[in-house]
Amino acid sequence: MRILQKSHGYTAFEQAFKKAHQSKREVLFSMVTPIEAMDPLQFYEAGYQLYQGERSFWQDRNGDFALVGIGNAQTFTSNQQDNRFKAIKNQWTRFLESAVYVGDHKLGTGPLVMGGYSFDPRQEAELEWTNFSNGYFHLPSFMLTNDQEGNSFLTMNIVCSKDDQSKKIWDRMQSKKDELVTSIDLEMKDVKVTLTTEIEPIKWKNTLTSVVDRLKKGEMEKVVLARKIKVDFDGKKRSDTVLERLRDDQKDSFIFSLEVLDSCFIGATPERLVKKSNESILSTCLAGSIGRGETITNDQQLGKILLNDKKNLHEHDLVVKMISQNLTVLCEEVHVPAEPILMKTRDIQHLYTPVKGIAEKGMSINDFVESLHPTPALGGTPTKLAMNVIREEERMNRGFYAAPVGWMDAQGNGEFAVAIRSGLLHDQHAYLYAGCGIVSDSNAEKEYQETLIKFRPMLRAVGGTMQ
Ligand SMILES: C=C(O[C@@H]1C=C(C(=O)O)C=C[C@H]1O)C(=O)O
Ligand SMILES: [Mg+2]
Repeated sequence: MRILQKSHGYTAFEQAFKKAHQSKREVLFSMVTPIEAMDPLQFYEAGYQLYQGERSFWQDRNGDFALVGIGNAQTFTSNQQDNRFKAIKNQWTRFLESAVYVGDHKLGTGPLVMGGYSFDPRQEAELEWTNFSNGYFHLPSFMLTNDQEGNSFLTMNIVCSKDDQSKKIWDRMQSKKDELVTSIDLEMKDVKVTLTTEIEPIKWKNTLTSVVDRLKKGEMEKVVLARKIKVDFDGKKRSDTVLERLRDDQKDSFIFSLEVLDSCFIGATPERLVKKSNESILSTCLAGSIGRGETITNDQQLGKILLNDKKNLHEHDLVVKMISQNLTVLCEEVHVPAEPILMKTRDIQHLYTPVKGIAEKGMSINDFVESLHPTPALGGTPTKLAMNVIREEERMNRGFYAAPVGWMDAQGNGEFAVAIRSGLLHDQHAYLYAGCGIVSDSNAEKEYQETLIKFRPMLRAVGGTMQ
């Protein structure tokens, strides 16, 4: 047993049940308990037997804040095209109205949902994405929180309905909790890669060239075009093994996974969309790329080239403009550095402008996500035109790739990343995605090479190989 503090949870739990009986509606019971420090991946793996298909993982860029959600106490989904952000927000706030909380609710503990939105609700669904809605969040039955100070907390969420028997449910949840926090060494059998296929790379380059022509004519300023690689395995690839690799290899990235039924969306992205902690807002402009050098000098040279490259600065600048403008509407103050700096990850370096703001009263993280997605880092400029071009020219469904993935709590705080360097595990396959910001002086072959670098983290993590 890892529970440090004996809680008085059961009395409060009975109250929640009474409330559900009396009000004849569902009541959320949410209890937070401090526990002994626990490795988030171990907790994730422990949830495999009991809750396969209902797990989610989040670790922030600093690597010191992690959330692991196990089990669906409740799901919040929307398939609306125009109103999905509000639909999710409304479901979530209405659901919280009757909640009963126990324990000290620190930021990142207690009732919070993990999930995200699809890139484009108007894109036609491809087979591999059918489990996912345009908005999908789960309130975990059990959630591990590791905070910046090295503390671990366990949140237990139970939805009480008027017909349930409280004692039975309580006992069942206690024994599941014990199972999850008890360390067991699970031997994971890994599967083998049988084939790695690039999907129509030549067609992609040709499309890119024709889009560059349209950009040259001034139809629009920037469009992000993405493509897909399919990796086949001789069995079902477990997200646990992929997360493990990503966590070891991609130190400066948000590591995430989101299981929906037998699919799992997973990745390691360096790009924050937005973080809200009370009134403080952080966002990231990330666009413009170059590879890493083999030596320190060479790496610095490449960095210098990127910082002075007109095409990449243009790609980047469009993102800064849009994010600053949109944040100004929701913030009392916005601070934008005048020049980008470099962000380096294992395989690539980017132009990076971190943006800070002070949120207006009453704004929630979800409002920020709605306003910012899609930024020109993943969509283009102007947004609507670029989205049309992506829909017509990409000939695939991005699903949750390049879309907002993260978490939000009951107070409207939370954090979302832009889910790039990511892929979908489905059946015996992994579908990996990578894209590039195309501007009028883009070159098809160069952009293709850029995608090859961007595929590397996920290819390495799933064990795929390219000729
Ligand atoms: C689209 C991706 O990345 C985006 C595109 C970039 C670029 O074209 O320079 C850089 C960072 C990201 O905003 C991706 O990794 O798939
Ligand atoms: Mg680029």
